[in-house]
Amino acid sequence: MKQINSTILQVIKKRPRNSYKGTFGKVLLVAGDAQYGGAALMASGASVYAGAGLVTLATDPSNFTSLRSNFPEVMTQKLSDHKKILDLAVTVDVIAIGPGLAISATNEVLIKQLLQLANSRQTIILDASAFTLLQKQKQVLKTAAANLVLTPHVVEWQRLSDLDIAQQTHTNNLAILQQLTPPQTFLFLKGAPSHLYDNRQQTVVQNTKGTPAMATGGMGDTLTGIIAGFVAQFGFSASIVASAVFTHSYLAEELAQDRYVVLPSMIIQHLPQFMKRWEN
Ligand SMILES: NC(=O)C1=CN([C@@H]2O[C@H](COP(=O)(O)OP(=O)(O)OC[C@H]3O[C@@H](n4cnc5c(N)ncnc54)[C@H](O)[C@@H]3O)[C@@H](O)[C@H]2O)[C@@H](O)CC1
Ligand SMILES: Nc1ncnc2c1ncn2[C@@H]1O[C@H](COP(=O)(O)OP(=O)(O)O)[C@@H](O)[C@H]1O
Ligand SMILES: [Mg+2]
Repeated sequence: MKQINSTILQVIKKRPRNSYKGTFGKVLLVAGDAQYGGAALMASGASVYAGAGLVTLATDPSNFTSLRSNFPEVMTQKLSDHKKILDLAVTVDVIAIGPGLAISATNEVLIKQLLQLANSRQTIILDASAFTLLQKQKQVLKTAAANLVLTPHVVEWQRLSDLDIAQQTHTNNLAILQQLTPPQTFLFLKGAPSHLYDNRQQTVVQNTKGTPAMATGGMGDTLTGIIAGFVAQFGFSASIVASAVFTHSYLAEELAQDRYVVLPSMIIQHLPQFMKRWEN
């Protein structure tokens, strides 16, 4: 099987001298209830540190203060104000939905509205609770005009695909992906190792990087923010999504050389240095 390697990092471009925040894209994250505010902070913080120009987090207001003290670059929106979220959604390049979201009827409505609203120039990243929120309304995925990136772990993929973990072969995964989603969809199925599936091409590549030092809650939430940051500034393609997932696990491997565990917050802090090293 083909493997992702460091040549993929060529998508990390030197910033043009005459650029400004608008050059590097706008991200809206819909994440975090009162219990899982950390997931929302890690996802939005990772997005800023990966280089997104402007990031807004729609979250439970109980997360606002900690967000501002950890990541003051991130703007906020109340999760309960659907009208404001939908108004903002039409203006951004990337919408990421799911980390730390509560499973509720209102969030089911919101995710459906966002999937129906987004156009073909936009990308929607679905992670974590998004898969449970879609379980009863999977058909909204297939008709989405936006580019899609799905980042479930095996249990979340089971919820969406109805495939037991033992049934999650590459052939089955590609078949279900084709059945459930539009062609412009990538599935990054997280595990050890993780695999990136391309629905249009019906192909799969393996991510060889990653380490058990990454097995800490919030590691996937952080990945969601990195993918959002990469797509916002570099665009949507197989190489760009692959370079985001490779950056996440390659950086973790580097940090694990002299650390027993690598925390999501360490990855976030080291992203700017890592990307500077690989820019071209
Ligand atoms: N600090 C925070 O606020 C955190 C919030 N989180 C949020 O918590 C919510 C629930 O996410 P969870 O993933 O914990 O819960 P889920 O209930 O969705 O799935 C957890 C189950 O899947 C299993 N699992 C996960 N990866 C697996 C793998 N590779 N192989 C086998 N089994 C695997 C776990 O052991 C567990 O039984 C999400 O919204 C998530 O974003 C978590 O990301 C943890 C950190
Ligand atoms: N043993 C491991 N080897 C390689 N990668 C791992 C390992 N354990 C965890 N990871 C990585 O950490 C991330 C975990 O994501 P996820 O389960 O969504 O975490 P969370 O929901 O807590 O944020 C994935 O990118 C996964 O590949
Ligand atoms: Mg997760």
